[in-house]
Amino acid sequence: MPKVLISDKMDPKAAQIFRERGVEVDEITGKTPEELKAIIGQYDGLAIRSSTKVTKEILDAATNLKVVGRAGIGVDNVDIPAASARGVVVMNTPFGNSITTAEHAIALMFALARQLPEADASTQAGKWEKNRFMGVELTAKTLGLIGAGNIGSIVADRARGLKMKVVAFDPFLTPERAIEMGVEKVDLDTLLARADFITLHTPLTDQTRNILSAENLAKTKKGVRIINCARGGLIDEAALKAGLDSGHIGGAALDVFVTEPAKESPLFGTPNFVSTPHLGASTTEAQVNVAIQVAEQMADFLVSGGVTNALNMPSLSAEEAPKLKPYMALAEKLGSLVGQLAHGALSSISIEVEGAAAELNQKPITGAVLAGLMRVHSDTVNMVNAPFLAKERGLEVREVRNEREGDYHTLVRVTVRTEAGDRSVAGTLFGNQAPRLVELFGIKVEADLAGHMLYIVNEDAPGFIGRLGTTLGEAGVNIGTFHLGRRNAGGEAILLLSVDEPVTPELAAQVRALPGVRTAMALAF
Ligand SMILES: NC(=O)c1ccc[n+]([C@@H]2O[C@H](COP(=O)([O-])OP(=O)(O)OC[C@H]3O[C@@H](n4cnc5c(N)ncnc54)[C@H](O)[C@@H]3O)[C@@H](O)[C@H]2O)c1
Ligand SMILES: O=C(O)CC[C@@H](O)C(=O)O
Repeated sequence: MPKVLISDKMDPKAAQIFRERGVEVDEITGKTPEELKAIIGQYDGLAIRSSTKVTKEILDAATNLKVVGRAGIGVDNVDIPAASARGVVVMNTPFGNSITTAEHAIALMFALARQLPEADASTQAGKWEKNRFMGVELTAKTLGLIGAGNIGSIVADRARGLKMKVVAFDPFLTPERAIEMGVEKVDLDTLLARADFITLHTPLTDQTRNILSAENLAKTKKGVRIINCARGGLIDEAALKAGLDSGHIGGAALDVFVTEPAKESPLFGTPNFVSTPHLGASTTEAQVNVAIQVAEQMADFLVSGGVTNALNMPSLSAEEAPKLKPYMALAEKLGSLVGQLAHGALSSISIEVEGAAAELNQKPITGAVLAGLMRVHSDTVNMVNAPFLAKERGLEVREVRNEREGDYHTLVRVTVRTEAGDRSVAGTLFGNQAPRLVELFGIKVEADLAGHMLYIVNEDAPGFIGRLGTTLGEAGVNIGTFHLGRRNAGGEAILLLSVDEPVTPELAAQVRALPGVRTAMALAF
């Protein structure tokens, strides 16, 4: 039974779903990285929010880990390249807390417009400073939206409901989507110049880090009010403080900080500055949503192989998974076969699906071929890290889809380009389940690729099979199955034998020395 650790505070629904789906679960929160390292080796899955930092060190200790599930959107607390290199799937729940976070941004916009936190503190201190707190209306003001994805678009919708004009900067926003959202797509400088309020809703990337830098803050309208419910690091905090002190910036509300938890900051105590401790996603509704989603996704993956919302692997629904399973077994075997047989550096690989296979999601088939190919050189490779390793090695990967049926109702063909030319193998599924090789380097040969095998290329001549049988028999190697294919009578023939014992290098050399043999090598599946 797979075992999951929930290492951050999460709604109890998550643990309940894991148990209902046949996944054992431990809830152990508040561990130091050292403590987590000591226990993580026992778990197949790790469910987190933002407190647990899934570093390379933790991943190195996580010898059984298959999946990290983030109950939330941002995955900046997970070292995704390190997870991918270890073959660990990383999933998030991209929609469960979007409404809640958008509402928090709107709440902070109101808080700034009417100085609610300061007015509250002053009133409760018995000051009744009615003249001190003069606010501004939101109606007819311009809201500048930086990032118009899930949360940004909900913020835009709510802001339009408040009769604000919304201008949006997002390089990936299409003109059609902008019209649909009722926002005006603008460039960043235009947004900075026109917005009365600016709200940020992008991930933190190399392009968005300090998107509100000192230089860009200087381009804003005097009195601008700024809200950040996305990620610390999008705003230069020192420049923000200077802008608030000079009065150029009329107010700022941060839910997120460069360093979290933000126990101290030069911004604290600045007039017109409002802060919350990364509460964007903190509503009961959102926390129930993300807890249910993350547990369902992780359980699907651990129990049936379904992949949803993975950041380092193609999606595969729980319905698709059983249909694709035999194809993935076939694809892995074909990848392994070309990996074992093709010598020298490979420059490209083409994965072609034909007939019934062309109706399926091809990405997992490609991932399985690459995993089979790469595993020949390293047994830590799986479908998650294989595409990354292939890229790292400069292997060009092509996917071809051919809906027309050929000789077989379904076929997967793998062709690699080597220094010696193209090498192609193809396989089908017998009865839609059993993987079978049907073509090897242009020669029709039918074989089950399993266990220990011996691959031989020889000149098709009488007497060879007898000599081969004698050689194997004398070495105490029993033949299980025997598959023969040839280009033409008397031409080149291919023999694939399954044998009950591993073929030693010495025995392979003995076979190579038989008259007429061009190649003989041991294979293993
Ligand atoms: N405060 C919280 O508790 C909380 C809760 C949920 C999400 N978040 C954060 O909110 C942010 C937005 O989440 P989302 O679900 O809307 O993400 P999303 O992926 O749906 O949207 C992000 C948008 O940013 C845009 N973008 C990317 N690079 C950009 C750039 N250089 N300039 C302008 N736009 C750019 C993308 O095109 C996309 O439309 C994320 O950083 C997420 O981690 C915070
Ligand atoms: O889990 C949280 O409280 C914060 C989540 C938020 O930052 C997110 O990116 O989803």
